[in-house]
Amino acid sequence: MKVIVVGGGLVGALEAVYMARRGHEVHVYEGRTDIRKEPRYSGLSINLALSVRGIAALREVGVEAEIVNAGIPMHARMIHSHDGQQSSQPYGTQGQAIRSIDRRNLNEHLLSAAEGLPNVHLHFEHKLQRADTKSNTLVFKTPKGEVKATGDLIIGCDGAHSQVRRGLMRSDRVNYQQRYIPHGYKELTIPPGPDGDFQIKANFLHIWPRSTFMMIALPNQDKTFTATLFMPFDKFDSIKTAEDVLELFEAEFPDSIPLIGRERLVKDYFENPTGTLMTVKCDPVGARRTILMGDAAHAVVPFYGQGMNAGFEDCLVFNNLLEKHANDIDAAVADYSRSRVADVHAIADLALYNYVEMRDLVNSRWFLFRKKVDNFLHALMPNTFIPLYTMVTFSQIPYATVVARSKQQAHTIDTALTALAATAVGGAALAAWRYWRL
Ligand SMILES: Cc1cc2nc3c(=O)[nH]c(=O)nc-3n(C[C@H](O)[C@H](O)[C@H](O)COP(=O)(O)OP(=O)(O)OC[C@H]3O[C@@H](n4cnc5c(N)ncnc54)[C@H](O)[C@@H]3O)c2cc1C
Ligand SMILES: NC(=O)C1=CN([C@@H]2O[C@H](COP(=O)(O)OP(=O)(O)OC[C@H]3O[C@@H](n4cnc5c(N)ncnc54)[C@H](OP(=O)(O)O)[C@@H]3O)[C@@H](O)[C@H]2O)C=CC1
Ligand SMILES: Nc1ccccc1C(=O)C[C@H](N)C(=O)O
Repeated sequence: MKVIVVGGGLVGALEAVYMARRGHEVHVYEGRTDIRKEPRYSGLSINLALSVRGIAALREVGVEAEIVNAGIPMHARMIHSHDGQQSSQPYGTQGQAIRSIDRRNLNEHLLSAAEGLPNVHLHFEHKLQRADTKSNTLVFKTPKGEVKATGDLIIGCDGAHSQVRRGLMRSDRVNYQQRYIPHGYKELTIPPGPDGDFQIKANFLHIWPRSTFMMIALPNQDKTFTATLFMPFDKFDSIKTAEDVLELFEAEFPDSIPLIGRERLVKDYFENPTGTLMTVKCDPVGARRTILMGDAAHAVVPFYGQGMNAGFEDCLVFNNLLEKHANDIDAAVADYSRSRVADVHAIADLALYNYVEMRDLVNSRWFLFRKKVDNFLHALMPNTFIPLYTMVTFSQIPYATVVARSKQQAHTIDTALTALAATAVGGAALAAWRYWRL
């Protein structure tokens, strides 16, 4: 069977490996040039948090070891308060960590893994213009003019602005929703210190939570940190001069100024673009002989660190469905197109929630108390009670099940805590009444 993968980003390159290992002839069409030959690559973010779902999908096709080993484990959030105090909040139990991975290395590694298979053909500078999902015909723009291609199965891995998805929407009644959030992001760099080492602790995801906005920083192999400032566009728009930048940082992130350096901060702030953030939902995520994977199927805001992980999981899920349906492509496509929807919609909503948790709730005493209760119950009943963050990040429980289970758990705890509080108040009232009667 001839499989066409549109997009040679993270998910497209991995999916090419999956389909080639099943013995198919795979053609990957990527709009950009081969990043392995480029001195610089302007991508979405410099590093990414890889966790259990992504690792499981990489492991299934034997490419995880090198990638995971190159990642820097982050065991906990490190919260930076206004006065420069730092306090850590672990992600899970001992030994559980998310990993900071270099996006470019990861993409290069996956492209090389795909290219290393004899039945994979990579076509760079082939930008999809139109997809006819009725006839499985694709038209690409290349430096040498238009090129047509047809395949038995088309897999759209062409990112948040997918053209394959556009074709599906036109011909196959695919529902589609795109929603920008009013916040954008800007990447900045914390260089290594004079001793060549990290300036802040490496094995943490650093967060400067400021209620309505935040800055985070993830470590890189070269001892730098990539800091990302997430803020409402109104606030970005109000910053026009070097003085405005420094004023913002002095007021909100004073401890980061000596880390980044005043000059570098102003330069990076004005040179680096302000990225947009959005959620894309579609239903179904495929039809006939075309499916969507990764951001093409479900662009999610980055706050749970799950976009790529969910995209890698798509590859694993489709592979399992091909097994389940004994390589019956039509049955696997139909099953994937319907059954994947609830899970990817669930992670899209969880990702929006996690922005509020990261920028605001991490400062709340009640939230920290509830985390302690969750962790206590998890230690007591590891299989029955699993905290939301653990289910999302350190398990492969389907995302929609995670949401349902978490709601049920929260309800049980809230009821128990309310009963406990009522008993305590009642007990105190009774004691007071007895005391005054004597
Ligand atoms: C700031 C930020 C931080 C993030 N952090 C994390 C994180 O920590 N962890 C995590 O799991 N996820 C994270 N994500 C999400 C992650 O970046 C995406 O989910 C992931 O890149 C999706 O991979 P993809 O291959 O589906 O799409 P992309 O990476 O966008 O790749 C799509 C590819 O298709 C190509 N393409 C596009 N259009 C065409 C066309 N018409 N013809 C041919 N080729 C085309 C593009 O050139 C590109 O190579 C983050 C996202 C952002 C914005
Ligand atoms: N979940 C999220 O919030 C995501 C956010 N983004 C944001 O997108 C930006 C960069 O993304 P990236 O994909 O690397 O790079 P590009 O912006 O270069 O886009 C890649 C492809 O999408 C096309 N494209 C871009 N914008 C639009 C649009 N509005 N409508 C239709 N097609 C479009 C481009 O076409 P052409 O070259 O012709 O312009 C190109 O083919 C960043 O701001 C990033 O934050 C991206 C993915 C997910
Ligand atoms: N990779 C990211 C990129 C942008 C914003 C957040 C993340 C996270 O990974 C957050 C982490 N999961 C957390 O909950 O602390």
